[in-house]
Amino acid sequence: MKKVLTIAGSDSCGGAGIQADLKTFSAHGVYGMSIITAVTAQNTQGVFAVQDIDEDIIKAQIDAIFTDIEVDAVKIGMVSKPSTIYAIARQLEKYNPGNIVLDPVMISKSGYSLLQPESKQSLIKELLPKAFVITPNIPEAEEMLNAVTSEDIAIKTIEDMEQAAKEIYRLGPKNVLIKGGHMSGEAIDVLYDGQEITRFYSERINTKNTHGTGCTLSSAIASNLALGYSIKDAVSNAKRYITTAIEHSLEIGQGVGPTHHFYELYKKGGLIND
Ligand SMILES: Nc1ncnc2c1ncn2[C@@H]1O[C@H](COP(=O)(O)OP(=O)(O)O)[C@@H](O)[C@H]1O
Ligand SMILES: Cc1ncc(COP(=O)(O)OP(=O)(O)O)c(N)n1
Repeated sequence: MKKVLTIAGSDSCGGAGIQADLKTFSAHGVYGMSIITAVTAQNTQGVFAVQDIDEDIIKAQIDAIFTDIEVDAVKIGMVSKPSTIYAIARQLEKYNPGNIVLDPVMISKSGYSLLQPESKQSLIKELLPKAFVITPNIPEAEEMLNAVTSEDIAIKTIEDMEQAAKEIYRLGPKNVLIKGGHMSGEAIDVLYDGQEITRFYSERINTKNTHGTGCTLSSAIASNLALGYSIKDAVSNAKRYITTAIEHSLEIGQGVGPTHHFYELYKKGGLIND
């Protein structure tokens, strides 16, 4: 069985973070493992408190996994503060896993900052070059480009997304996927692999329940890479998975409800033919 590790924050309401990642891994039939970087007190209406986990414990969790188990892909989500980022970076250098999917989580949909402002440069310098693929949403792509250029870059069109993907590629990741969830019209994601741009289209589903979409997409990509798919096929499969998960999203809580993960849904997404 393929084994996939998430290094991310805990979301108490189960829609995003570690919980979304593990649900996604299970739906893909891969074995999920987790390293918790922070505990959030969160529900469908907002994030109310964050407790960062001490970097020694993060390091120890990473040692515990890699000294015992072969890891086929790693998804990185909420990393919060510079010392967490350095600890993860040093451990990745030590164990050198492949298929690192970096979701540069910055601000939750409810508007809470999940990455301390002083962490942005560390994320860019320490983690971007180690990523096989990085998956920013539009505000995250803008933040990263603004941090490296000191300009006020705004991504408004699909062509802007393509240009941004090319510029972020220069920061070191092997592939860049800019997600179009924050645009209007069709939900179009853009991949740049250093050679060509590929667009991934889906209809925009009319729902408020999109809590955890970014976490789910990046974990689905990591699962597909672990299963041996190429980057383009991994993104294409993951895009189908997230679209189906949003289509069947759940009216749980009073705010932005979560996406839905289960085996039957995975079959509906067309990835399993039995
Ligand atoms: N309403 C929607 N309908 C269809 N796809 C969506 C919708 N909202 C987001 N997506 C897709 O979900 C994935 C996550 O994108 P996005 O919501 O931008 O990420 P994040 O959660 O990091 O902000 C992308 O593939 C995006 O195209
Ligand atoms: C613990 C934790 N990690 C990440 C997020 C952000 O999740 P994401 O899927 O990018 O988007 P929203 O859930 O914020 O819509 C989070 N909220 N919590």
